[in-house]
Amino acid sequence: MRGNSAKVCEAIDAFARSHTGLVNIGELKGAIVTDLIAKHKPSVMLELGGYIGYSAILFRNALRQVGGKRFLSVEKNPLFAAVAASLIDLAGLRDTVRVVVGTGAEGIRRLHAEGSLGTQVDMVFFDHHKPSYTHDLKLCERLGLVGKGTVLVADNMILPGNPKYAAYVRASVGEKQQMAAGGEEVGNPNLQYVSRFVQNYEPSGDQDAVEITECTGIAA
Ligand SMILES: C[S@@+](CC[C@H](N)C(=O)[O-])C[C@H]1O[C@@H](n2cnc3c(N)ncnc32)[C@H](O)[C@@H]1O
Repeated sequence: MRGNSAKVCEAIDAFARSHTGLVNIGELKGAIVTDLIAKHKPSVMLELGGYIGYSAILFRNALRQVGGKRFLSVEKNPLFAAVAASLIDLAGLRDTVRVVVGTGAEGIRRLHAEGSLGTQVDMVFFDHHKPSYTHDLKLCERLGLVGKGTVLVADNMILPGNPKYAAYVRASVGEKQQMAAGGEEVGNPNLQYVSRFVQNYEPSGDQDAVEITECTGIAA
């Protein structure tokens, strides 16, 4: 298994089938994201909510196949982050996957300040504290990290669901300007998004969905 990321993911999938309690994205929803990586060929990908490293290993492997450079995973819980780092090492991906311990917002600020995200982030995977998705997206927007071509992927849009995030990424520029004028936290309302809801299943067999949002431009 050492050095073989596919085998590490298979072992986690097998464990998830026979035990309850694991909250990794799993094979079916994971394939939606690896297909997106194959299509968009991101160079740098940011993940918020690393857990034990399953998605980092799966997505970094897909990223490597399209010539991507770096995978950055932010995880709040230091124990999960340590397990992730150890499984990432087992998968042979230690050199190109970085696990950052902290909240999504802390990780974004730290990685941005040191230049690790570049001028614009290619793909962001939201899979952490559900109420923080919108706040952390707006933080990325304010820092200028979201631009034309950025792809946002948000997990758990049914289980448990995230109406606030869905409303924000599906809103028009005019609607977002109104939200901002109404006192909501402001990101960059001028970013134009095209968003779709894609359903599949959790490792438990329960139906869930991801929201895939592409930034198609910035309104003048
Ligand atoms: C659903 S799990 C992530 C699963 C992982 N992406 C996978 O598919 O293998 C959610 C993770 O987010 C972490 N988390 C919760 N709140 C967070 C926050 N505010 N910032 C960063 N991580 C957070 C949790 O500790 C947990 O490990």
